Amino acid sequence: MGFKALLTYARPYRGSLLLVAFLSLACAAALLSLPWITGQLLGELLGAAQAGDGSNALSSALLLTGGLCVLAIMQMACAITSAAVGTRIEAAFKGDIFAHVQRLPMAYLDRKQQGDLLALLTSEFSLFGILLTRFLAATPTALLAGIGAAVALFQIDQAMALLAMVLLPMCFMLQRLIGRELRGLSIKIQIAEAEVFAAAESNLEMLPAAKAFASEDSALVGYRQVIEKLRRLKLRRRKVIAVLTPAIMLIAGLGSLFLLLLAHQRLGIGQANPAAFFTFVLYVGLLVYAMHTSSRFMGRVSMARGSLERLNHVLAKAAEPGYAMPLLETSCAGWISFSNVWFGYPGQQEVLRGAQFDIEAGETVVLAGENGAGKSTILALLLALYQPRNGRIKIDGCDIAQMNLQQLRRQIGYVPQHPLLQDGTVLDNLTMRQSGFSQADVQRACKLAQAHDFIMQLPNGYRTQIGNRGVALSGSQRQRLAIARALLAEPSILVLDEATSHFTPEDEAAFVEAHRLGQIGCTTIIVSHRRAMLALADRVLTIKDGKVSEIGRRGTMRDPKAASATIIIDQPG
Ligand SMILES: Nc1ncnc2c1ncn2[C@@H]1O[C@H](COP(=O)(O)OP(=O)(O)OP(=O)(O)O)[C@@H](O)[C@H]1O
Repeated sequence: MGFKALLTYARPYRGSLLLVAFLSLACAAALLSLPWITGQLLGELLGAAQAGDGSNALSSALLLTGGLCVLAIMQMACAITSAAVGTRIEAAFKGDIFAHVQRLPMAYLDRKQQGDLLALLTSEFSLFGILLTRFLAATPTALLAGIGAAVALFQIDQAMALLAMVLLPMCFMLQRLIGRELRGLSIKIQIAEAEVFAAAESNLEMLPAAKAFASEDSALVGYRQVIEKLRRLKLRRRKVIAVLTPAIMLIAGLGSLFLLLLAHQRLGIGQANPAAFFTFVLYVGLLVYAMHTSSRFMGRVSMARGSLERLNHVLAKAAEPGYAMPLLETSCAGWISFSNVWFGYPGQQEVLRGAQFDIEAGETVVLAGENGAGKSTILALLLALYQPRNGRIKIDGCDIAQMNLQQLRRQIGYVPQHPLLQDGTVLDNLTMRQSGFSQADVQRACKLAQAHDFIMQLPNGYRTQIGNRGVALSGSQRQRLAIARALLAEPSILVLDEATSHFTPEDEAAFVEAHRLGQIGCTTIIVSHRRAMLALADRVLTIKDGKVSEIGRRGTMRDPKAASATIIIDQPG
């Protein structure tokens, strides 16, 4: 994707862009007329001083005043219109990039530093913003005015115009050489800023742990290192600017003085048409302005190109193909089958080596196994967060690789080991800010998850703010909220990954009872080491050496962690 692709975002705003183009043209015409009118005015003032008649000068002065007013109004209109278009394009582009990031495979996101992505989506993006809003209006006007000024200069005095056209670009070429050096530095600065962003984000996230382990100082050392790197780069850029800018100004100043003296000699006040001298000088000024604006624009473009390259890197990564799969019109019963599934995380050995099992619709199965055996991995594969290297995973006989990802995931109520909650109210977290849930639905799900009572005790009940990532809640409250959220969506498959580890025995017993009575009537996969949860199982599957085997059925199961075949499950009731 390049700048051309950005143009596709401009398409819906063709009308406004045409207006910007028209206003730019009009501004350029007004800008071009001003040196001519001013030159005439100065020439007439000079003539009037000699002849004692100022009537011509008065009309030129009025014309100049009118021209300045018209130019100011058109510049305002042009800047506001282009800013309105630019900010919209920027917002649409930003939104689309975030949408793309959301759809990237977990295998890619796992390896990508979050801070990098954040910096790319925020601070680096501001470069595009500046390009689109500030330069969208100014550059075409300056370019058109510059071309017009060059033509006007040639009409006044060809030899002088030729000299100006040689001298001025030389100054700007010098500026561009420096610009190249500065751009290299600017790109390094952007990368360093992204590192500072990433370090700040990670340190803030780890702050509670850093406090608990009294390791704030070592976190600070790491942070200071990245800001020191950024400081040095910024200082280098300042030094380049500090030394070279005055040098260029000196060269440009001397060149302009030479041009001015020469112009004065050929077109100056003592000559037949003194207005030509003033007009010439003012058109040179306009040309300098046009070159300056265009070269700043080019500088911005090449800086933005650096960000675009990094953006391209992210955009080039293909989204999970399942998002584009068609929606199926069947309802899901919840029969799950893994056949000969092989899987390993990128760059790692296989966790699953030919895993094979079936879970019937409506069945409750506990997944057991040593730590790191691959229990959570099986759940992640079922949610299609990762793709198996080999084998098939089917739901109701349909390969999940062929299913629409969002449709698939909506069928599954997933409660992870560490529930993710967002800053907002209890209700926001239950509904994930989606509409269509009645109060009765919400309360029923919360009652099943043993969450309703504690929610009602919160200061504002379901409208209580729970803070960043649910900091205002206890571990068990967060888990209960996460289970309620999963149940509210009425999934066909409920996946509980150590989801009740913080529950009190009473709450867990109440949850188990609700499940046992069939109030939670869906296929359920439970990863848990807790006996109460084991009591729910119709079957226990265990994972060992990447393979899955059944170790017991209801009433005849043994403790999956124990070597002996002790029967531990006495079915209540
Ligand atoms: N995102 C990941 N990237 C790389 N490796 C991973 C990732 N997630 C898990 N692993 C590795 O895969 C293996 C299986 O992990 P998994 O979390 O599935 O085990 P588990 O049986 O759920 O363990 P536990 O009982 O400790 O929760 C482990 O060796 C783990 O280190």
